Amino acid sequence: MSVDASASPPVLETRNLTKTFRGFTAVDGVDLQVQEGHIHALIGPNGAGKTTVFNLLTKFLPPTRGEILYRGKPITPLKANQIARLGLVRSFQISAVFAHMSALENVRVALQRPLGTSFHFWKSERTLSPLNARALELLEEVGLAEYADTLTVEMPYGRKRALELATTLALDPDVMLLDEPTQGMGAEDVDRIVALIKRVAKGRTVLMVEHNLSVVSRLCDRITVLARGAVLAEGDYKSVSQDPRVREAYMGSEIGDDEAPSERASA
Ligand SMILES: Nc1ncnc2c1ncn2[C@@H]1O[C@H](COP(=O)(O)OP(=O)(O)OP(=O)(O)O)[C@@H](O)[C@H]1O
Repeated sequence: MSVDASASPPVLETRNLTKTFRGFTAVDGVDLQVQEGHIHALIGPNGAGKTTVFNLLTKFLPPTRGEILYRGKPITPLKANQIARLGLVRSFQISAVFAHMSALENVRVALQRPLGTSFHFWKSERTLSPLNARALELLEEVGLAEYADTLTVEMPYGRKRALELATTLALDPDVMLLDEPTQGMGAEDVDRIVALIKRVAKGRTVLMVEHNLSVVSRLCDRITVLARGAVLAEGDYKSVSQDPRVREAYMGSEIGDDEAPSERASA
């Protein structure tokens, strides 16, 4: 039986999403629709509200007003672990504690991350070893097999970010929420992460906050541009980067420059 894709609701949707901090409106009535299978970027100049929207979607912050829907169902009151159980998973930076574990151990911990209420961190090696095979598979998926036994703290920065993707994939997400996956990377690492996101996004939906417009132009099907907490424009890279309002908001940066962004992106 064929399914009419246009009839299905967006995978992730916000309606009038609003967040105020002591009277200051950081996110102002945002209506966002993320379609199934898309890599969708949230971009905007500094202070536009990207991180706040991301934190609202991932349940790190409660909204002041508005609704969040997952596959048409309201998830506004749910907690982070509850939405993770539904398949909506945020990537996590490897914390200081986890930095002193090997790459394999990190993925193994992720594989038994708390999706329910009981979570026993200190499990015996015997209990954990069946997870090794799956953990290694995930490391292979992100190109880190050779780092399996390396302490995370000793891994190069770009590889650490790839490890974060592996720990996210461990939860078998339907929708991956990525917070600036290429932040602070050199060109070589950026290229590797772009290829990696492309690969792991197959059969999934990705929403990412990203500053690097070249990354956005190479990866994303749809882009939402935020400015001063509100949606300024939405569309594919070509249309948003040519939008005069976006160019004005980005004045002095890649999009705002006179040079065509597509030329810049491929440079
Ligand atoms: N906890 C908070 N309390 C008060 N104001 C906040 C808080 N978090 C964010 N803001 C303000 O809300 C606005 C949006 O911030 P946000 O970090 O979401 O923007 P952003 O688009 O992610 O910016 P950047 O690209 O610089 O990270 C900013 O003016 C910021 O100062």
